[in-house]
This record gives sequence, structure tokens and C-alpha cells, in this order.
Amino acid sequence: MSSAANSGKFDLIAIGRACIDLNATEYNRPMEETMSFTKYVGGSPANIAIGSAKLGLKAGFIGKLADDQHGRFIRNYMEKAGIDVSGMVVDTEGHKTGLAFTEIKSPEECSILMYRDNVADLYLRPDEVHEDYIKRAGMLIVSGTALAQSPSREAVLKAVQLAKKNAVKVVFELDYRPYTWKTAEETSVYYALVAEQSDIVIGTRDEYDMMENAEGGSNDRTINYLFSHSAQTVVIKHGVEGSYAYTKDGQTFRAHAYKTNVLKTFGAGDSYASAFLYALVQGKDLETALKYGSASASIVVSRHSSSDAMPGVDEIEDLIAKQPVLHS
Ligand SMILES: Nc1ncnc2c1ncn2[C@@H]1O[C@H](COP(=O)(O)OP(=O)(O)O)[C@@H](O)[C@H]1O
Ligand SMILES: O=C(O)C[C@@H](O)[C@H](O)C(=O)COP(=O)(O)O
Repeated sequence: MSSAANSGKFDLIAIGRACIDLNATEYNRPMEETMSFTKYVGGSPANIAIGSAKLGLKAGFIGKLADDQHGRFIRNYMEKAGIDVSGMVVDTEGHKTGLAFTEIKSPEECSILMYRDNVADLYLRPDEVHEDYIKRAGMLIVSGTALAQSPSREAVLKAVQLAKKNAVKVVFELDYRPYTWKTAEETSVYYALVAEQSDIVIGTRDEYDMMENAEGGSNDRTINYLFSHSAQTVVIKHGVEGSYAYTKDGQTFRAHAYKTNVLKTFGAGDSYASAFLYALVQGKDLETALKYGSASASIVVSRHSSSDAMPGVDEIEDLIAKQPVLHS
């Protein structure tokens, strides 16, 4: 149990989309031939909140839900997962829940088909983000996708301002998804704006390239840039090659991915973030936190969903103790 439990405080509050994943129940088949899907709560920040709640953190969420059966399904699921949903507002303008259909062509070849026109989450307004709520958090987890459109963009920027005013750590999960962004320049402007104000930045090498609006960027260049602003810790993920954490005082840590029976590749990033942040809240060192993230990701890629599949602490610790790593 975390120290925030029962204190009216949150270890973390995530802001952004809470949506629906429809994951193909027929494996190794193209979407054109797939007839059945299982419904789960999805959306990167919702998945991170669910993963961290499952590990025992006290999590809150700020977002906007459609006023329909899907919106109510998401709210009920998140509430049952132990997440405080009082910061989730209901859309009154007929906007819909974002849907992500997943295709599992093979364990290596997965794709996501997004239905995100006029989605409720991107209509979160700044006046729906409240200082009293944010100041109860140890950290605010910002999802990059929530910056893609107004008014969600301004709502997130307000949340970041309030977090900084109240000494709440800002964690930026780059979570770049090509849909909804119009141009690479626009993406880069808003990613840089939030990354420069964040205490912890987490992303894949490709996502940092989007932030820098450059191809084939280097980790050194990324950390030099971010450490000249607010960042204290920068995590750069390289898929099955593992991940690195860099600190402002010059330390570098590396974690390898764990061998696992991969069912699908999505869900890795969200499970990684939730377990990494859990470990930091528990006061574990960065090297251990990277292992928690990698272990959690290797469990989730072996399972069907990205939210319901999130592991408990024992499963993660067992895996770290027993499972061999890849590419050591
Ligand atoms: N096939 C895999 N097998 C085991 N672990 C994996 C696999 N793919 C990713 N991971 C773990 O998940 C982490 C995040 O994956 P990555 O693909 O870099 O992020 P994202 O899912 O955000 O694109 C990696 O650092 C690694 O530890
Ligand atoms: O983030 C979404 O909108 C879709 C997710 O719910 C989906 O499960 C997914 O893509 C997770 O992948 P990850 O970001 O690599 O963890």
C-alpha cells in the first residue's frame, strides 16, 4: 500500500484519454478477416493509471467521457480498479468514445486501427481542470496525445502550470500517435513545450525524434537538450533492445527486456510506465525502476489486453528474480 492511500492524496494523477480497445480474439489473422474482438478499457494514460492502481498506488484521473454506454463502461471499470474518477467529466455535446481496434497478424506484426473523429477526450476544457484536485497529487502524468487538439491541449497546459505552481512533479509520457496531429512541426512545438517543463520524460527513441522534429536522433543530443530545462530524469526506450534512464547529474542506467512468450506488441509502453513510476514512488533506485518497467511490459505483451492484463507486484518481482533477459 502506498503512503498516499487513505490520506486524501494521490501518488499520481493521469490526464488524457480513457477509451476502448477492441482486441482481435483471433490471433495471427489480418483485420480484414477478423470477426471477433474483446472489449477492454484503453487509452495510454488510462492504462497507466490502471497499471499503477493494480500495483497499489493511489491514482486519480482527469479526462472527458462520452455520455453513453461506452463512457459509463470506462468509468465503472476504472472506479472498480480503485482509481478516483471524480476528475472525469461527462461530455454534453454528443462527442464519442475513441475506439482502438487491434490487429494481431503475428507476435511481431501488430497494428492499431483508430476511430478517433470527434472523440470526447479531446474536448476536455481548461475550466474542467481544477487546482484543488491537481495539488493532491505527487505527480501529474501527461499523455502527449492530449496535446494534439484544442481544447484538450489548453486543458493539459493548464494542468502542467498548476502542477508546477503546487510542486507536483510533471511526468511526460510522449505517447505519440500519428492520428489527430496535423504536421510534424506542430507536434514538435507542443512536445517540446511540455517536455521542457517536465521533471521526468518517458518515450521511445522514435518519439523523441518527433519531439525534436529530426530523424535518427541520438540519446546524447536528447538528454543535453532536456537537461538544460527542468528534466531530472529522462527514460529512452528501444523496444526489445531495452531501455535507458539518464539523470541530470550524469548517471546512465540500462535495462534489458525480459524473454517472454509474445502474443502482441502493444501495451508494452503503458505497462512499462506504470511499473517504473510505481518503483519510483516506493523509493527504489532508477536501475531497479527500469527493471520493474521492463518486467511489467514483458508480462503484458504476453497477454491479450493492455489494461486488464496489468500485473501485480508479486508477478513483477518473481519475473525479475527468475526470468532471463534478452540481448544481455
Ligand atoms: N517483444 C518484447 N519482449 C519483451 N519485452 C518487450 C518487448 N517489446 C517491448 N518490451 C519491453 O517494453 C519496453 C517498452 O517497449 P517499447 O516498444 O520501447 O515502447 P512502446 O510500447 O511505448 O512503443 C521495452 O523497453 C522492453 O522492456
Ligand atoms: O493508447 C491507446 O489509445 C491504445 C491503447 O489502449 C492500446 O492498448 C495501445 O496501443 C497500448 O500500447 P502502448 O502505448 O505501446 O502501451
